[in-house]
Formats: sequence, structure tokens, C-alpha cells
Amino acid sequence: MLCRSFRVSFGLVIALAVAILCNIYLVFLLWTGGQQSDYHYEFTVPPIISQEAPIKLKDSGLNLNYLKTMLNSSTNNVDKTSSSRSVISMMNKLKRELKSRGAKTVDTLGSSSEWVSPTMLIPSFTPELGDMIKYLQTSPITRASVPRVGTQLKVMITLEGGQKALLKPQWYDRHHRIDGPDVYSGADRHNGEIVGFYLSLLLGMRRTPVAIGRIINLTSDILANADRDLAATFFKNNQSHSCFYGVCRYCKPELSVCGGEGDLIEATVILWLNDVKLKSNRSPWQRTYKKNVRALWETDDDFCIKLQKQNKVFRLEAGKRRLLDLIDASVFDFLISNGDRHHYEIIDGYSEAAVLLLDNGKSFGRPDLDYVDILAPLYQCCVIRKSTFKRLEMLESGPLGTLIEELTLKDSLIGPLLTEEHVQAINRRLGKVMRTIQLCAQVKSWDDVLVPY
Ligand SMILES: Nc1ncnc2c1ncn2[C@@H]1O[C@H](COP(=O)(O)OP(=O)(O)OP(=O)(O)O)[C@@H](O)[C@H]1O
Ligand SMILES: [Mn+2]
Repeated sequence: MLCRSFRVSFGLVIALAVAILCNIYLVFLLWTGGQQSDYHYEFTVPPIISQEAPIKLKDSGLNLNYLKTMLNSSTNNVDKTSSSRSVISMMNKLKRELKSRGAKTVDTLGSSSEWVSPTMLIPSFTPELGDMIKYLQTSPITRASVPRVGTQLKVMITLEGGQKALLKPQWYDRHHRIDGPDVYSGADRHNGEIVGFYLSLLLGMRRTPVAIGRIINLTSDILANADRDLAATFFKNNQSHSCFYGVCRYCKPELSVCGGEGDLIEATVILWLNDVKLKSNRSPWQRTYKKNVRALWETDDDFCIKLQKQNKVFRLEAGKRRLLDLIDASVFDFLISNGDRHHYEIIDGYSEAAVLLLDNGKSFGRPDLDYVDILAPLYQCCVIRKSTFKRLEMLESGPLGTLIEELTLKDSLIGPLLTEEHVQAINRRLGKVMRTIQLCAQVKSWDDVLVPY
């Protein structure tokens, strides 16, 4: 008898211990976004659980299947021909910033070193922007080395005047469709980085470093200036063109980039942020990058509410920007179809630093597909900055795809950056973003959805 009751209580203790461990694991999953990362970044994360009184949260967001059904059944009936006066004046202002004034390199670099603040990489009106674009497009390359950041093929270049920039080469032509199984399949799309930069300006999310297109001579621009490690990855293919594969986690000779006629390649050149210490955080909406393993956010419609309860960094309160920034980022990513924002970066040392929009190359893989789950932060939280909503509303009348083309065509040294199909996809996706916000307003109210800070 005694022995039996001992066995029962022992069993109870074990069951209790297992339950406690399960709970701790659940909290850990919520905190980390649901899975272990494949990435080897050093990053710090805020404390897990706040002991404060539970916060009152508004209703949950929208379920993905419901949203997909609604988006497929509705047409976007915005009059696309009528650019409003506000669009025209916004475009004129942007064009003024993007126009090169012919300043000397030292002046351009001198003023750009003051651009960065904890909430913006480019101040809201930056007349030196055009000169910076020109500088990145034309300044001779004086050094090329292995960047040792990230996992994909890149080159760190130094331009005359001493400014560093990241070079990401072209892998695909504009019409290539990425047929891989996942939203993040394939190599980087260099044009996506450039479009991302211009889109960030149009959206008023100046959190993307300047990215431009440039034709590079692999031999005279890169190999001739390369350090030993980078130079060691160069070879000639059987058409006697220069090729290289660089040094990175996924770099190997079978995945090399080769010059065409005259050893020329297209590349994007991204302004390197000097003297800025970045902090990398795992995105709560990170994918698992594993077949058959779903992240917590993919299985729990209440993910956003739980995230806010568990981690006060993501709480929606005046003065807190992290959640609203991630929602802005999800809209930006959905428009360019970037499903690879596994981490996000902020400027280190500021509690309310903005979420930066770095690394936009895994975009524009499929013009015919809209990966609605990229929008999860928006439809699961069902809130968005009022200013972002107003901006989107204005851009819809552009239409946005045309505005992007207009800005990029003026600057581009590498021709149109997007095929017509991709341009149309941007407009279609913006329609879906607006419809998602409307649906949120139906389950909540406009006042609850549009956040005034
Ligand atoms: N313009 C920049 N200025 C300063 N640091 C940068 C810049 N661009 C990227 N970085 C840093 O380098 C890291 C790697 O860059 P990026 O994400 O573009 O490369 P990636 O190879 O695609 O990385 P991953 O494989 O992790 O997605 C970024 O996480 C960031 O810390
Ligand atoms: Mn990347």
C-alpha cells in the first residue's frame, strides 16, 4: 500500500516536472520565434519574461487561410491612372534628392558620414544623395577583399576616396524564375537590392543603405585589386572568361560567377555603413529553413498576442517601435517578395533603434506568386503605423510599380531593373496589403488598426 502510494506520488512529481519543462520550452520557443537558427550570428536577446502585470491586448489577427481566401476573391479596384497631387509632389522631392549636383568626392563622403541616426540611415531630405549614387556608380575600385559577413558570395570593395561598399554580383537574368521549393530558394538577386533601396525611399522607410547597379570588369576592377584570399578563387572558364567564387559559407567553385564579353558582370554596390555597430536579432517570424518543421508563428494564430505578452520589446505602446517596425518590414518584404528576413538588425546601443532593412537580395524570385505569409506580422497583429498606411494609400494611386520604374530608370546604369511582370506583381501585392488592412479593420476597428505613433 505504502509502496503504491509512493509510486503514485513519484509519478505525479515526474509528471509535474515534465509539465514545467514543457512550459519553459514553450516560452523559449515563443521568445526565439519558434526554432533554433541555422545561422551563426552573435546576437543578444532581451530578457524572456516580464514579471509585470499582464497587459491588455486587443483581439487577435487574421488566420492565413481565411486571408488567402479573401484576397483571392477580391479585386483591387483602385483607379490606377490618377496619380494624386501628393504623389507628384513626393516624386518631385525624391527626384531633387536623387539628382547629382556634381559635388567633390570629399564633400559627398564628408556629409554622408553624418547621415546615420538610430532611426534612419538616410535623413528625410538628403540633397547629397544624388552625389553619393554617382560616386558609387563611377568611382574607381582600389581594393577588393573577402567581407567575412553573411553566408553568400560578396566582395568588399574600397572606392577611391576610401569608402567601402559591398558588391553582390548578378546570378540570374531579369526573366529568370526561381523555381526552388521555398520562398528563400536560389542565389541573391542583385536587382532586388537596388529596387529595395528605392522602395524604401518611396515608403518613407529610410532604413536601407544606398544600393546602385554597376557594370564591373572582373579582371581589372576586382582581380587586379583583390587580396590573396579572394584572388585565389579566380579562374578562367573554357571560353577564357574570368570567373570567381569568393570565400563564404556557400562559396564553392561549382557556384561561380563568370564575366561575359570583356569579362564584364553586372553587380549591385551597397554603401557600407562606416563606424556603425550593428546588432543582429533573430526575427520572431523567422522560418525554420527545415522541411516539415513549422515555426510557432506558422501554427498559432495568437502568436502576435503571445509574443507581446512574453517579450516587452515587442509590446505595442507609445514610444516602442520594434513591433511596428517589423510590420513595416513585412510590408516592404511582401512587395519585393523577400521571405528571407531571418534576422533583423538595429544600431547597437539604443533601446529604441529602428529595424534596418539590410539584405534584400532574396526578392523578385517569382512574379506570378504572392507569398502571403511574408505578411504574417501585419495580419497576425492587425496593426500598422498610420503614417505607413497613408503612404501606401498614396502610392497605390501611383501606381507603385510605375513610380519605382520611374525612379530606377533615371538612375540605373544597368537598364530596367524589373520585368513588366514583376512591376505588375508589385501593384497586385500592394492591393493585397491594403485589402489585408481593411479586413483587419473589419475584425477590430480602424482606430485599433492604425497606430498613431
Ligand atoms: N551596408 C552595410 N553596412 C554595414 N554592414 C552591413 C551592410 N550590409 C550588410 N552588413 C552586415 O553584413 C551582414 C551580412 O550581409 P547580408 O545580410 O547582406 O549578407 P548575406 O550573405 O545575405 O547574409 P545571410 O546569409 O546571413 O542572409 C549583415 O547581417 C550586416 O551585419
Ligand atoms: Mn541573405
